[in-house]
Amino acid sequence: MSDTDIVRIQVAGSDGHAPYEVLIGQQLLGELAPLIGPKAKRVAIIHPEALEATGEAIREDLAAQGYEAIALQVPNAEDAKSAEVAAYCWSVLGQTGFTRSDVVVGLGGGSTTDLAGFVAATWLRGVRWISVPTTLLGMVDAAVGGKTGINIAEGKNMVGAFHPPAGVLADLGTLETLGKHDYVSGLAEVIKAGFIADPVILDLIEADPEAATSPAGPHTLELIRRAIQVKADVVSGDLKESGRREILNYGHTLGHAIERNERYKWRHGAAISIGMVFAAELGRLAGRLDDATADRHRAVLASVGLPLTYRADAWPKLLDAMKIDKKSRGDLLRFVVLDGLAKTSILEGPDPSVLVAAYGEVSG
Ligand SMILES: NC(=O)c1ccc[n+]([C@@H]2O[C@H](COP(=O)([O-])OP(=O)(O)OC[C@H]3O[C@@H](n4cnc5c(N)ncnc54)[C@H](O)[C@@H]3O)[C@@H](O)[C@H]2O)c1
Ligand SMILES: O=C(O)C(=O)C[C@@H](O)[C@H](O)[C@H](O)COP(=O)(O)O
Ligand SMILES: [Zn+2]
Repeated sequence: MSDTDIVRIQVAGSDGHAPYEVLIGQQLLGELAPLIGPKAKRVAIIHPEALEATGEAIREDLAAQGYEAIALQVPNAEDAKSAEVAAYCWSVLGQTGFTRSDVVVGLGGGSTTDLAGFVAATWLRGVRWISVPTTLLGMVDAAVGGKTGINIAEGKNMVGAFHPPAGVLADLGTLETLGKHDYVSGLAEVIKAGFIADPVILDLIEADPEAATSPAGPHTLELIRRAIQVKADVVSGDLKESGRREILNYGHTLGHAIERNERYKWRHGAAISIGMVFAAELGRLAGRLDDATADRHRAVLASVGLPLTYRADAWPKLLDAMKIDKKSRGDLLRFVVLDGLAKTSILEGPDPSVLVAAYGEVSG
């Protein structure tokens, strides 16, 4: 791939939402204005503290093209996904005179794009927004699919909306400043895509796990492209998670409970890594998943430096948190499990002893 090549992945429209494209490449800033379009007068670029310079550069570029552009800085990471920060953004939009033809740009990792998408979904009951992910996790997962939202003390992403972006610009150059810990966190969602739908992803990582932990690795583009394709295929058929989309939640039932227990100070990918080990053990104990595939979870996640275990004494709190997971129905706990590699299914209401036994494998 040369610096000017752009890979384009289509996401189908549904439920009255237009189709859109995910662009993967280098130096994609020039693609932003065409996506914003001529009808917008104002653009708000919502970005985290860590990307102040990039946010300002984009603001200047859009201002030079005639837009009334503002850079709206929010806290780093999960601290941005709060009702208070959303309310701050609404105030700024109000003071700026933001109308229904104006556009929000979410620049940053998944925390920022989840917040920016939620602000766009709720402002005037929904304005156009564009996602510009700058983390591996944002590119392969959060920026695509239109799930937007914020956290509350009671649970992760508990308040939100399905509001797809008008486009996604995944500029690989932005990954160069991302810390190793954050890059590796994103690999958890890449590995998830491997287990639920595209095992070639697992083969590529297992061939050289160390290389996979850096954006300079030989398979970076292919890993990103494959993971986005998995996500795009799934959300194209089920935007509002009435069926197949649930597979993207593999590892998230326990993972989100861990994030809540850590008061959202952990990186999402680290929690989801442990959640996938748990889901694999559930599948194995339910007699659905073979030993080799269950063991492969630990091997591949550990090979890139992701965590596999969590505190034994946390179980009662985690169980409580899982009860209000979005996949629960009434008192019924529901988990995405594997019946084999890339064969997902739902395990409903597992016996409490099976849950405890699976957690025993995670808590050592
Ligand atoms: N909406 C979805 O479908 C979806 C999917 C997966 C995850 N998520 C959400 O995504 C969030 C996690 O996102 P994340 O892993 O991208 O982390 P993040 O957004 O919290 O970012 C991690 C850190 O990296 C910084 N950062 C971002 N880009 C940078 C760059 N290019 N250089 C240097 N620093 C940079 C951020 O400021 C932050 O401090 C979670 O809240 C999770 O729930 C949403
Ligand atoms: O897009 C989806 O659907 C997912 O489940 C992707 C997950 O990786 C992501 O973390 C998502 O935000 C979780 O959604 P939630 O509905 O469980 O909050
Ligand atoms: Zn996730």
